Amino acid sequence: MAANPTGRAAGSHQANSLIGNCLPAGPPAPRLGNSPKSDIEIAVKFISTRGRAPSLSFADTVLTGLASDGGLYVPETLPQFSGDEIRAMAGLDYRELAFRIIQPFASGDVADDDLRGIIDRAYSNFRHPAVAPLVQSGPNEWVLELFQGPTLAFKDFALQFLGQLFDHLLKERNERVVVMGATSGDTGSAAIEGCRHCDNIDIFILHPHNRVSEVQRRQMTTVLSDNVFNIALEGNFDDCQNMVKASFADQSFLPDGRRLVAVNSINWARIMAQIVYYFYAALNLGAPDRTVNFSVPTGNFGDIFAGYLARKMGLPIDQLVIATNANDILHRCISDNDHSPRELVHSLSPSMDIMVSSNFERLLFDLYRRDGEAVASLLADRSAPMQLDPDVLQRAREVFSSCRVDDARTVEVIREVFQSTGYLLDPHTAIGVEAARRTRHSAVQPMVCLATAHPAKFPEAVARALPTHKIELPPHMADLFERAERYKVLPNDLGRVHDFMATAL
Ligand SMILES: Cc1ncc(COP(=O)(O)O)c(C=O)c1O
Ligand SMILES: N[C@@H](CCOP(=O)(O)O)C(=O)O
Repeated sequence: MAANPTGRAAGSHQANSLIGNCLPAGPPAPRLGNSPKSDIEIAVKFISTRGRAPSLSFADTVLTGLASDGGLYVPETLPQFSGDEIRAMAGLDYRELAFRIIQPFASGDVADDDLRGIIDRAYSNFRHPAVAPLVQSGPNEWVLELFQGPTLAFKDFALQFLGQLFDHLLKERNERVVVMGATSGDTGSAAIEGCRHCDNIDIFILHPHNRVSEVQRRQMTTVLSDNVFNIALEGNFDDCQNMVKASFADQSFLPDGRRLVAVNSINWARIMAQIVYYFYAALNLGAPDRTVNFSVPTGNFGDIFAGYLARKMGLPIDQLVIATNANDILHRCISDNDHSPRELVHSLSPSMDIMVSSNFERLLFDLYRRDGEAVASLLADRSAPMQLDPDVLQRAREVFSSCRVDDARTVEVIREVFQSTGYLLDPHTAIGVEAARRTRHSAVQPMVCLATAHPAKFPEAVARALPTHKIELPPHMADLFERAERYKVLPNDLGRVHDFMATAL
């Protein structure tokens, strides 16, 4: 594999038409210039996917969880970039690009200088100078290494940023909040790492007991700061996520008028920060004069939804591949319009062991032409598995392909890629690579496979693929297995979790 330290890839650029005019009907979107501006006056408002909650400002959206109608917040308008504007971003470093992408969303509530500071601090402790380096993995196939942050997963991109943003907004408001999140393994440690130094935050993370890798658990439970609380729930990830959502709906268990803030990808800021690396990768591969496609290991649908938004903002993307493990509800939905829930299985890619994908609702809202009532009724009818209208499914298939990769094949892919190139994939990334190879439409357009985690987080899968291969944690985690742990095992019982939280606070 050709590692590319600058993150800029070589390749012949070919002209491609830009995806034009794909914004939903609505108020005009802010237009952007080629240089940073501080004078954009249109503050983006955020509305609920179920259409019945009040709209919020950027800051209020960041400091909340679900909308009061149970929906998820999305921007009322999306900033849009022309081909020339995207071309002018070529060569920007990651931080400057992040500023250009995020500023239009945040400008109503965060001054430009403050936003630059937040972004600089967020990406200052990534291990690679390119922040998100590209590595060539095959003919016109690239791996985008999103695991160079402190906790070795793509979650650091959004959660290092979100921790800094929380800190800024909460200090401004002089408010102390309770952050509550669910994790199948990676969000938890990234959220803790992002928030542990925030004076105005107590953070509670629920993970499924015995269902995350030992490295993942220790990354969370060895943080012994007074404001960090880990709960091992006797259930699966969906139980953890349900509990978090139920807690947002009734926060009366919290003492002293405190309120909950979300750290999962139900929080809009998580998605927003992830849009940046789609632009970064595509620009480095020749966009906007070249169409670039992405394969995304998918669980809660946050990461791939960020790619969908990048496309809507003007980035030329033809194909987004939803790569799932055996928990394949999203693959079945796209391929067969089968959205029936099945028993969650414990796989070698545990971070994607998810059946209820929160952000799919944001996609539905868009596909149903931003009709909140339609989304609310689609999701409210629990009598039968959800069925998408044929035209909606058709629109989804114009962008999304999907593929399911089971554990046996995941192990083979890790082995095959290592033996042919010397590059070690983590099991989630292996699923993305395999899905890309099985579904890609074009050999000419680059295919970028998002490498969502470092293989050292999943030694079990690596050992199955390569029994004699020794894999080491990076130096800052070398003593992880000697560190003391602290966490509380609790039954899958909302009242017990709330009692624990109220007592801890
Ligand atoms: C390593 C890894 N890959 C892929 C995913 C799936 O991402 P998303 O939930 O945004 O679909 C996750 C968890 O979210 C993850 O931790
Ligand atoms: N795979 C995630 C699950 C939570 O997803 P999120 O993106 O909504 O936080 C994890 O590793 O915890």
